[in-house]
Amino acid sequence: MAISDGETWVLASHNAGKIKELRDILAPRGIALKSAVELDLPEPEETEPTFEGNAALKARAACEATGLTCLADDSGLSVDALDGAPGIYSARWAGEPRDFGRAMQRVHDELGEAADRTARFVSVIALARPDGSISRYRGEVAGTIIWPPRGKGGFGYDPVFCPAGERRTFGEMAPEEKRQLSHRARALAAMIAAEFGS
Ligand SMILES: O=P(O)(O)OP(=O)(O)OP(=O)(O)OC[C@H]1O[C@@H](n2cnc3c(O)ncnc32)[C@H](O)[C@@H]1O
Ligand SMILES: [Mg+2]
Repeated sequence: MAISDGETWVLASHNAGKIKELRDILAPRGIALKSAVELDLPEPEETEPTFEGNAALKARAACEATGLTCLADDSGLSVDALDGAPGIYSARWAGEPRDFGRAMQRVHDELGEAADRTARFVSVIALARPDGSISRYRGEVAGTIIWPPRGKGGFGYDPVFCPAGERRTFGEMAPEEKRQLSHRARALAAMIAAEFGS
């Protein structure tokens, strides 16, 4: 069921993979997303120490710039044996320009011979409204880190993350399969349930 026909929100993200995943989930609910890339919005510096803080910072900055309802996602890979790293630094581990081959290699190198390969992806979705209110929703998916990377689908760390109960990495799954399991889909489901009651 459409939650809102023809409503357009701004998606405060410059990550093409995220933008596609969020659009694929929200389009059938009647929400169209205009991305920060299309609107030529600046990419704010992510200065907060938590996913919640950075998601709110990105959503608020876009809301102040546009006066529209804005959605942001702050997400990352949290590896248990690395005390949760790279966590909020997941994008920064890829360097500039971003190279996730390098970021995945760093996860592998830092894990070394560690017996515990468990990890989780975390997504916090923030929704900032023009009246100044803000809501945040968290989604997580548990899994394990594998090596070498497998699959060309998805983005970021997907080729080294195997969700619990699956033999394939997110990189080996079709978009609709990742969408059944992902942290981002779970955060959005929480948002839809709270905001629209369905
Ligand atoms: O801040 P925006 O503009 O939205 O884009 P970003 O890529 O910088 O996004 P984040 O600051 O939230 O950093 C999250 C990083 O974590 C990784 N990540 C998040 N979700 C992922 C997913 O579903 N699959 C693989 N990697 C993911 C990916 O490398 C992202 O760049
Ligand atoms: Mg970012």
